[in-house]
Amino acid sequence: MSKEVSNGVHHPATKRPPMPSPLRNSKFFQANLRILVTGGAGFIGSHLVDKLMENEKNEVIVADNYFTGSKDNLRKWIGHPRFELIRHDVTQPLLLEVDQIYHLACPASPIFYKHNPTIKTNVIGTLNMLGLAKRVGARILLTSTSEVYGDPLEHPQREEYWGNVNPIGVRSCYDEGKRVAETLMFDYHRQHGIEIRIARIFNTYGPRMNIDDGRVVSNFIAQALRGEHLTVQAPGTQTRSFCYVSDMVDGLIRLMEGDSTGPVNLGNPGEFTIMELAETVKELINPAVKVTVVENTPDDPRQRKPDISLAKELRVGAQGQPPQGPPSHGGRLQVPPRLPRRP
Ligand SMILES: O=c1ccn([C@@H]2O[C@H](COP(=O)(O)OP(=O)(O)O[C@H]3OC[C@@H](O)[C@H](O)[C@H]3O)[C@@H](O)[C@H]2O)c(=O)[nH]1
Repeated sequence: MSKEVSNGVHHPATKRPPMPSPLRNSKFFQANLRILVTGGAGFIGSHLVDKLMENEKNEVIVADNYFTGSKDNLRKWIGHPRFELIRHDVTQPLLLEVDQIYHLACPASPIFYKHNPTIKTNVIGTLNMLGLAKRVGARILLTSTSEVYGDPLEHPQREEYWGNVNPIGVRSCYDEGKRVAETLMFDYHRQHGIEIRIARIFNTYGPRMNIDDGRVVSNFIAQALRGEHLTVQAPGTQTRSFCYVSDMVDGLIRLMEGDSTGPVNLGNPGEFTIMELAETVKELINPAVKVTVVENTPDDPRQRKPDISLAKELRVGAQGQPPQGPPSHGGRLQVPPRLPRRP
């Protein structure tokens, strides 16, 4: 049976993992690892593709429907012999031969998923990718989210916490969708022996966020650059923790390569109020702009900060040694707990 560890809790698989295609071991078949990245044209996905493509033993296939992602994010790889790009919506089955699947596809910005609810993407998309993993014996990693904790009653959030989620709220297509996706992953693991990995991603920022993405870091920066008011949604005392995208990508790859199924929190434990973030962006970019408190929706989580002890222990987070290649940012998954201030 599978030797994977699930957060110290036993989730025995009833079957051995499906066998990869015998062609993989054929002497005429190249030994490259073939990796599918769903949502690979998006913000985190495209950075993940960049990192995977650095390894000459990897072949990368991206499937994306470009609802929030963009071909532009992958421009440098188009035409590369180890790279393939497919316009595909994961709510439809996908037939490929791959060894690993990074399943990221899902709009992650609240304004996008409230406009076009993501429950089908999360449920049917994950089911389709699990079907693919089962057929070809691939290992599959799901990017779940800190939103599975809802408006948390425990702080910081540990993986053992089951969350406080409104099943009929405007965010439920995303948070409940990801919760069902996690359920499907564990059902396929226990029933079919699929090798699964689950990352719970906390707020992440960095280059290639859409300028009109609606998420707070890109919003404030764009507003400050345009000389507009920084719109702090009420009350402004709600907190978030922000992780730089390259650190997130390192964590995802280490989790995929390791032995733990997860779920594992990936993020930066440094915590800000949104008002503090606005003041910092204002000070760094445009001290002349005003900070205005605007209306908010009732289900906006009031506090969020990951407990990353498990990531550290499993060496997918801070202080861990990467399984391959040199660590970026000194091997730490964290960035400093406060954004740098002007001298
Ligand atoms: O212009 C803005 C945008 C957002 N905000 C506030 O900033 C906080 C963060 O909002 P974001 O939209 O960036 O992100 P959220 O934390 O609400 O959701 C995110 O959670 C983690 C990921 O899985 C997803 O990227 C996303 O769902 C919220 O409290 C929101 O009300 C503002 O005050 N002003």
